[in-house]
Amino acid sequence: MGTAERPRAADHGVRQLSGNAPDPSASRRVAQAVDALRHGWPIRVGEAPVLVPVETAADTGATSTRALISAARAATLKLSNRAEAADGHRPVLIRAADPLTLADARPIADPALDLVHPLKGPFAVEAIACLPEAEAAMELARIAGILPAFLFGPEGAGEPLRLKASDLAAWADPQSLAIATRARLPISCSEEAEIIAFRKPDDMREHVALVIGNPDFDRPPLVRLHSECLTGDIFGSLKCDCGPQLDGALERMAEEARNGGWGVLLYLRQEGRGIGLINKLRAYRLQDAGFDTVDANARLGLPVEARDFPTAARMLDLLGITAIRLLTNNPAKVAALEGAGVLVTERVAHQLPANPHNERYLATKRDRSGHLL
Ligand SMILES: Nc1nc2c(ncn2[C@@H]2O[C@H](COP(=O)(O)OP(=O)(O)OP(=O)(O)O)[C@@H](O)[C@H]2O)c(=O)[nH]1
Ligand SMILES: [Zn+2]
Repeated sequence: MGTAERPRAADHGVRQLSGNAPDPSASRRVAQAVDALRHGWPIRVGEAPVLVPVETAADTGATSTRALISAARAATLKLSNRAEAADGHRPVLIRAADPLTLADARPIADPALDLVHPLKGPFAVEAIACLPEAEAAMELARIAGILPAFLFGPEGAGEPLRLKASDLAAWADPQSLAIATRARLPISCSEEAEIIAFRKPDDMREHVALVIGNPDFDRPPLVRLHSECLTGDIFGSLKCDCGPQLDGALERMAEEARNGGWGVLLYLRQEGRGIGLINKLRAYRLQDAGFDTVDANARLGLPVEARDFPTAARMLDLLGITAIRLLTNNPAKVAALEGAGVLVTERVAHQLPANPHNERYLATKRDRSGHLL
């Protein structure tokens, strides 16, 4: 089979990370900050006070009367009204009467502990003097896959990892994504398949593309953007439609290949629509308590949709693909790809039968997330 790329230099599309990459030191600071948050280490964004991540920090005695939490958590704690919390991921600074330890702050951060733990109130809401820095901290928590909550300017926090709010743009820039390697990968639905792996220097997530059939660059391939869903893709979870959609997409691409066409599956490592596995499972717990998929994310103080479609557009570009037929029910995916310069010549519906466990999930996608189901 051919290689899934227009003819290029002798590097076979395996490109070195160089060229017009965004500011590497800014991007590296974000990677280090994400790593720090996963370890529970303090960070300092710009000149704002030091922040200690409530979920992951070891309780070494740091205390503060102030905590940075999400608007959604503030609303749940009756600290700001619901209308204000329309963007639940927005940062809110709260002040307690007495210093909070990490143990005091955990029930403030985690909706799973609502009703279980008494809160150490009363709290008041304070204006945030460093809003871009506070917003960057909330985004860093999402990227790190932790609860978006910090002790604010605590005593005894230790040396923080420093970065700037503007560093996030360099980290997110898809231009630094490159093909790392590629190999033939016969799969059960098609022996004519190739896997191509992509990497960014400051992001541990390794995205992959599967090219099925013989690339014909004069013919737009059938493309599926699939965001990682460990529970659905691997364990056959019935709570969503990801597993059957993945299998169905590969079958349809194999069918295309049998008819002289080709298909490309982009497997994007953005679990839980970009909130990460652990936060998705927290959302599942909230769903068991009656919240739908949209409200469960919001109640965690996380965006309902945090996927990065420009990265998918960059992957297509690296594969030499400019026009596609997109397998999706989600018009936002079409718009996002077109916004990133990909020509979507056709949207191909990708609806699979519901089961009793995902009926509500699919209805919510239709009624609240604009899916054409
Ligand atoms: N946060 C959250 N993520 C979920 C939930 N259920 C599934 N997901 C994630 O949703 C993503 C799957 O979305 P896709 O199937 O790629 O896309 P879509 O927006 O549904 O659009 P289609 O292309 O029509 O399927 C995966 O990252 C899943 O992990 C949930 O209840 N909460
Ligand atoms: Zn899923």
